[in-house]
Amino acid sequence: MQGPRPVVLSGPSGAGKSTLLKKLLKDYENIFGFSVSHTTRQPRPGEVNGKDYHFVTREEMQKEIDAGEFIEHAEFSGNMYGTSKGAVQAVQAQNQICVLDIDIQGVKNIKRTDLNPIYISVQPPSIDILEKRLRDRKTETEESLLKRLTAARVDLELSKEPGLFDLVIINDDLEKAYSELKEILLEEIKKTQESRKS
Ligand SMILES: Nc1ncnc2c1ncn2[C@@H]1O[C@H](COP(=O)(O)OP(=O)(O)OP(=O)(O)O)[C@@H](O)[C@H]1O
Ligand SMILES: Nc1nc2c(ncn2[C@@H]2O[C@H](COP(=O)(O)O)[C@@H](O)[C@H]2O)c(=O)[nH]1
Repeated sequence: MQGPRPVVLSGPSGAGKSTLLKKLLKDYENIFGFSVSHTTRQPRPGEVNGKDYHFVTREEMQKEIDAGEFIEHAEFSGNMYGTSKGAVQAVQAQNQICVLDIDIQGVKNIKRTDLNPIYISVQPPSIDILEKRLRDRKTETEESLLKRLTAARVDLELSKEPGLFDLVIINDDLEKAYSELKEILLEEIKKTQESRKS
C-alpha cells in the first residue's frame, strides 16, 4: 500500500480513542484521514452513515468479507466490525495519514498484513474510571456495557504483550494524552506537510 505510514488507535471501548482522534482530525484537517469501518451495530444518535461507520447488515458484511474486500474484521460485543481495503485506499489516495480505530483482535490481524502502521494503545487510568466514562456516555445498555467491560479486561491483559504497541497512552488528563499522541506522530506529520510543499 502507498502513502504515509498509517496509524492504528486501539484500546478498550470508552478509553477515549474517538475523543483523541476527533481532536487530531480537527487540528490537522488535511493531514489525517479516518478509515471508515463497517459495522453491524445500530447507529448511535448523531452518527452518520459513511462518516462514522458504514452501517450494514450481517449478511451484507459477510458477503463483502467472502469477496475478499476486508483487510481485517472481528466480532466485538455482539457485533461485526471491519476495515475494508476501500476505506484505507480512500484515505491514502488523498496522500493523508490513514487512522484506524480498531479493537485488539484487529491489531493482531493487521500485524499479519503489509500495512505497517504505528500501533498505539489508548488505555483508561483504571477499570472503574472506564466504567464511569462508558456509563456517562449513555450509549450502552446494561448488557452491552458489561460485555464491553469484560472485553476491556481482556484487552488490557493482551496489550501487555511486549512489542505489540509502539506506544501506550494512559488517558487520564485529556490534554496530556493528546500531547503524547501528537509527539509520536510528529515525524509523520512533518513528512506529510513537507510532501505537500513539493
Ligand atoms: N481524559 C478524559 N477524561 C474524562 N473523560 C474522557 C476523557 N477522554 C474521553 N472521555 C470521555 O469518555 C467517554 C468515552 O470516550 P470515547 O467515546 O472517545 O472512547 P472510545 O475509546 O472511542 O470508545 P469506543 O471504542 O466505544 O468508541 C466519552 O464520553 C468521552 O467524552
Ligand atoms: N477490529 C475492528 N474493530 C473496530 C473497527 N471499528 C471499530 N472497532 C472497534 O470496535 C469497538 C467498539 O466500537 P463502538 O464504535 O461500537 O464503540 C472499539 O474498540 C473500536 O475500536 C474495525 O474496523 N475493526
